[in-house]
Amino acid sequence: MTHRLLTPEELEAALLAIGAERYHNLHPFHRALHDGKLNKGQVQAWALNRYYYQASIPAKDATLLARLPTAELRREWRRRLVDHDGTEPGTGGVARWLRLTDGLGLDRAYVESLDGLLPGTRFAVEAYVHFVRDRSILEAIASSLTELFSPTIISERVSGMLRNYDFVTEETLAYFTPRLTQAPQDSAFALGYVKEHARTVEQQQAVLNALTFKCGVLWSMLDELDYAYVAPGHIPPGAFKPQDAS
Ligand SMILES: O=C(O)c1cc(C(=O)O)c2c(n1)C(=O)C(=O)c1cc(C(=O)O)[nH]c1-2
Repeated sequence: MTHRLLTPEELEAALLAIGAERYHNLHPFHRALHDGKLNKGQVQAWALNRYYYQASIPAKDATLLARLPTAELRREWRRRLVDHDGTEPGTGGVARWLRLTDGLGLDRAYVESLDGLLPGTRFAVEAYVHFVRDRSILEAIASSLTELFSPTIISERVSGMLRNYDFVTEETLAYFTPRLTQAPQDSAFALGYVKEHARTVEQQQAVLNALTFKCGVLWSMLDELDYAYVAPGHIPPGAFKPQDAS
């Protein structure tokens, strides 16, 4: 690969091109989820596995927060912790995700126990947490940039699932409403940060690689769900076994 130094605008365009090619809105499992092609048990499997991603996001943000060098950066990043963990019990994104799993008829203690998780979900989520813990601050911030693309998929998901599943209500999907304003705020900051701080060819390549890596995390979580719950349908021993194929 030969690389030259990109302008900040070219770097942004290269990041957007990665999302256009690799973001998980393109995965067949998401298309099936949004188009109403899954049964209730398969939707439950998605929500149960995705719970681990949601629950791990504040832990990954906390590892980064601890390394940020200025109050200004920490103030910005700690908003994410508040968004996910809330300010008191029952508030914040993780609690709202549990309302989604409740609404789908899953037992809360079972979801929180992680007993039914696919092994591949665990590996993918942990790879993300470890990436943010171990890589440079620049790479860690860049790896959050999939959120540039999440408002589009969230809008598609909410309208598609409400239209296509009688077991899904607006209340069940309430998790997603605040994300439509939180994600653009978060990703605008992260994008501005990487455009300003990726000043060498190596740093720019590291930023692009971090986003590619993160797209792979999200993609592989859906590969695991597809393999276990759609086709060929080999559910790993001990993982969640849907009872409801309606
Ligand atoms: O619904 C989605 O497809 C989706 C995608 C992503 C993402 O692109 O990483 C996030 C979220 N949702 C989300 O709800 C969320 O809180 C979140 C945090 C992060 C992150 O990397 O820090 N990504 C995402």
